[in-house]
Amino acid sequence: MSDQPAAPTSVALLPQHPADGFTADPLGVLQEGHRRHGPVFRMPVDGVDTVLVGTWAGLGELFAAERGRLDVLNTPLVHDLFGRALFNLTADGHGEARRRLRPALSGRALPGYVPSLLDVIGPATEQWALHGTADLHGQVRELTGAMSARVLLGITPGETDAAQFAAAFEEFVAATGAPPGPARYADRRYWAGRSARRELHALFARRAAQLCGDAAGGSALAGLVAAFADAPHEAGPLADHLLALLIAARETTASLLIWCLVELAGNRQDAEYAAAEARTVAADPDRLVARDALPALRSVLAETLRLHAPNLLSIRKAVCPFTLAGHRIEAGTRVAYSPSAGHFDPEAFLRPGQFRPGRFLSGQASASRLWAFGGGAHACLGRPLAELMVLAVMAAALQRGIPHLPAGPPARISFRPAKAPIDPLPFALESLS
Ligand code: HEM
Repeated sequence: MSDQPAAPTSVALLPQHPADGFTADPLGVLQEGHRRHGPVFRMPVDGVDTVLVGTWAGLGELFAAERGRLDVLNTPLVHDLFGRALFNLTADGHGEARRRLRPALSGRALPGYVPSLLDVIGPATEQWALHGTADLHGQVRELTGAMSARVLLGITPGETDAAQFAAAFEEFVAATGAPPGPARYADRRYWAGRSARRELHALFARRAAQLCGDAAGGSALAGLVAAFADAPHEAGPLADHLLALLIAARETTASLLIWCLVELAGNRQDAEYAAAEARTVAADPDRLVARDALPALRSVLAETLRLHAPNLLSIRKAVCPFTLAGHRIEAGTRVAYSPSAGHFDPEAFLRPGQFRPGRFLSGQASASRLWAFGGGAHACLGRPLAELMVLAVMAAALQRGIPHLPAGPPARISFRPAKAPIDPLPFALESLS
């Protein structure tokens, strides 16, 4: 035996896994691929040959190797619509933009957002308690949009800008469904989206100009405007970043919220523990941002992230050759990772298919083993805010009743853009008394 590390094998020699059944059960196919072949294998994704990376070890190695070797693979459509938004930037510009965005989305900024979030959440959860809803997904997406508009732009639900923002943002989101390549120019949604983008940029500029001190109290906008006032050109314009934040927050946060509520509906005892904690939030809302507070609610959040990570795949392109798990990846190779392909590893999570939030309370499992927010150079910047929004909605809902699904859990699920029920999902809050 030699002490020399083995020479990397070419990517062409990577084990090839069949993509059969990927649309209906993508996670099952990815898990089976990793079970058979280890952290790295090849598989066509959307008809394109792709190197799939998963498992705890595989993702750790990927994120360590990423900087300077892998770029986010965004289509010409995404570049047109999002301009120089964070996920379209590379190298120093990307790092600079992250440094400037982060403070307003985390840490000491968060307590300032709690009252405004609770103002937005109250009427929606009250409605669920009084009348229920026939379409939880639709309502949660609307609520997520309203929370993001409130925190990121300072727009309150009743004001004139709320309707204008919602309409323009819908047009913009619709444009992301246009063909990714040259055929986009023949698609009406593309041109409507470009026009919505201009309208949204004008709205952002107007909101920013109206700020005096933190006039839009309880919003990140003042902090973001200050952070980008002297930003170098390479950091990209704040208007592009704001649209990126709004889009990144939308389907993902709504997805996590839906699955938290679905799991609470199916696990009565966990819901009752969490409800007892939720009542303490009514007296002291700052518990929502205290790291060590609300262990039961936080364990429900962690277990839901484990079982229902919103994002299925994140895609990169190698910009130079490098070695990953003993394989040489050539420049130009498409590489994708699944945040949750390691979430079902029985060595890290005993009985991985079961909803058992207690595993995070007893120290049997650690939330640091979850990759639902990605990792490495492009790790989610909105994680603290997303967790705050989801905890706040869960707490407000549980103060009013125990989640109930009159027609049972979702039967059909789609996995992209984020994991969500396909059919309308009736939902209600049942009074505890
Ligand atoms: C439950 C909710 C969320 C989940 C599961 C989630 C997940 C993720 C993941 C997996 C990535 C990495 C993508 C990649 O590797 O290409 C990411 C990136 C990102 N997320 Fe989130 N996200 C959530 C909510 C949010 C929110 C609320 C915001 C903003 C307010 C946000 C802003 C971003 C941004 C800006 C990036 C790109 C970072 C970069 O390219 O440097 N996310 N998110």
